[in-house]
Amino acid sequence: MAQVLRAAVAAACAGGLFSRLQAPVPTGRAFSTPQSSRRVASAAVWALGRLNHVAIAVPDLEKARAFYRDVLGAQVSEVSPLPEHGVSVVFVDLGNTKLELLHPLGKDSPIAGFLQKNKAGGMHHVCIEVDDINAAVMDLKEKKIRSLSAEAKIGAHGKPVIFLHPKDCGGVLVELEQA
Ligand SMILES: C[C@@H](C(=O)O)C(=O)SCCNC(=O)CCNC(=O)[C@H](O)C(C)(C)COP(=O)(O)OP(=O)(O)OC[C@H]1O[C@@H](n2cnc3c(N)ncnc32)[C@H](O)[C@@H]1OP(=O)(O)O
Repeated sequence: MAQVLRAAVAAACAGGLFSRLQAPVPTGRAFSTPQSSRRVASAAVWALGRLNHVAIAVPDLEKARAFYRDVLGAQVSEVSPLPEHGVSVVFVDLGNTKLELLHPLGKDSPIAGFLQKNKAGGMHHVCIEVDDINAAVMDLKEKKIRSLSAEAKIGAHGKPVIFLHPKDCGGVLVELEQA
């Protein structure tokens, strides 16, 4: 009997049963293949939050501000110049989210090209909150999504932000903002 038991244990070891049982359990969200579970286990964990704002590039900031305030009756902020981003902004309060009206500031504004192509203005980007912007950037880099700056910068709300290339995000420029 003992001999039979020893033979069964030896066969199980040779077949890799014990090593499979001892393998670490994947801890991430995606674990359909051993390869993806290894990647998720090493990736930083982060989550998307709410929509922070939708940004609209406009050729005339005062005119756009007056339109939202006087025609649509919205609450609008003062014009705020953000030289480090090459834009001036006005926020339109919509209760559940905001619009950010953008106008180029300085000769190297990142939105100058967009307004040259879209003379009447248009939707420029969406900004979505994340709970951990550094983890998000690391994870997205691993997934080959390009960030448009080496590091997060301080955005219009005094919080770190980073932009993702529109060609990697279904044609939409996406801004992530630390919640
Ligand atoms: C204050 C802060 C905050 O909210 O906290 C802000 O909003 S700052 C807001 C302003 N800052 C930013 O936008 C920073 C990130 N943006 C950038 O680095 C740039 O704007 C790029 C997105 C790389 C685009 O640069 P640029 O217009 O010089 O390049 P480009 O004309 O060669 O564009 C490359 C391709 O991307 C497309 N493309 C350009 N801008 C786009 C946009 N907003 N949405 C979707 N696609 C866009 C072009 O049509 C082109 O496609 P085709 O090749 O098919 O023609």
